Amino acid sequence: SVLAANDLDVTIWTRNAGQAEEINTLHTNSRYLQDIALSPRIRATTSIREAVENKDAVVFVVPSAGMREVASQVREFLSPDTLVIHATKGFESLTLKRMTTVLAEELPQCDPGRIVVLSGPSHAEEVIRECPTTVVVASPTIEAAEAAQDLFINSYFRVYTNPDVTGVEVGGALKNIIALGAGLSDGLRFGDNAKAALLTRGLAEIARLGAEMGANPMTFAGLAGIGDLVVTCTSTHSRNWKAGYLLGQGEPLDQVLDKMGMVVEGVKTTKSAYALAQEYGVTMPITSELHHVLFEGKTPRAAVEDLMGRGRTHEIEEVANQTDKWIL
Ligand SMILES: NC(=O)C1=CN([C@@H]2O[C@H](COP(=O)(O)OP(=O)(O)OC[C@H]3O[C@@H](n4cnc5c(N)ncnc54)[C@H](O)[C@@H]3O)[C@@H](O)[C@H]2O)C=CC1
Ligand SMILES: O=C(CO)COP(=O)(O)O
Repeated sequence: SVLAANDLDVTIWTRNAGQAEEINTLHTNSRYLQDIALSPRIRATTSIREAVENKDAVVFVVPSAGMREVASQVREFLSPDTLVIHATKGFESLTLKRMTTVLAEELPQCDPGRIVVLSGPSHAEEVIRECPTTVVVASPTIEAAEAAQDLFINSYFRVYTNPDVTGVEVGGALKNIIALGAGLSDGLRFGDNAKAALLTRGLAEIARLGAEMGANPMTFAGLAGIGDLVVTCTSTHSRNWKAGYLLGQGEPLDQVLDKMGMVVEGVKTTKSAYALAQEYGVTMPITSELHHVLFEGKTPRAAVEDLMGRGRTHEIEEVANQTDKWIL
């Protein structure tokens, strides 16, 4: 819709013929966006070839679990000049790879310097209503980042650029874990102090893992870090927050995911981040406790008790270890 508002013709690929028909004839997508009129510039098709062939840019927004499969299906239809953009927030479960890596592997004819990630605090339900929204695009080359910025930027959708692809992807993926935790905390009626603690200490562990993976820690102070963390942990639009809330109210994970009916990326990402933390030797207490709750049967209350009862520690390890910062 943002692209259509910018006078661009957009073709959406869907696997659902009824949904394509509805978008093309009624200009609505009632399953996802009730009472919203879509631009007639948006056409839908069930042919992946029609969706991507001879297009200036292709935007991937499938859940992370489907990224490699979908990228492999479009491979033969993309040219080396296509600008490839994705807005998916997660890692590939099996390999722990980031989405731009998966895209580069599956689209070998495309210049990896022209693969872009778009991320930041941007609930679809608000973007479609043209609520003021800010996002960030990251790519190895400034040309590609600025090309994506040019496509999307308008009066209600402000796009910043950042060269830190790793940081933007890691921030966008890991905030969903903390949002699950914030929802859990709200489901347990733990209040605002607990949620602020989760956001702040959550950001600390996101930045710790991100830095080890090669990100610029400053990226986590930006839209793909604190920005998306705030929106996902505090908005009732968030599927991750909502799933956490239901878990906090005592519903089992399977039942919660059935009820959601939409992707809850944070569940798979908790598993991936737990493995990445071990691979990089990084301490991630909130992620670890969520892993115990989601996959090992620990109760949310026991997880919170263990988080609060951890050994004493410093707020900022790097600063605390500089002895000249203390009066000894
Ligand atoms: N909804 C939002 O506000 C935002 C979502 N995102 C990210 O976008 C990605 C997609 O999220 P949503 O669209 O919200 O999820 P959704 O669950 O609402 O929709 C996902 C769509 O992808 C389709 N799909 C799933 N697996 C597929 C596969 N293997 N091949 C083809 N199609 C497949 C589903 O049928 C469904 O139509 C996620 O990574 C999410 O984190 C990012 C920013 C905002
Ligand atoms: O990433 C999002 C907003 O920026 C969407 O979050 P949820 O997947 O939790 O709805």
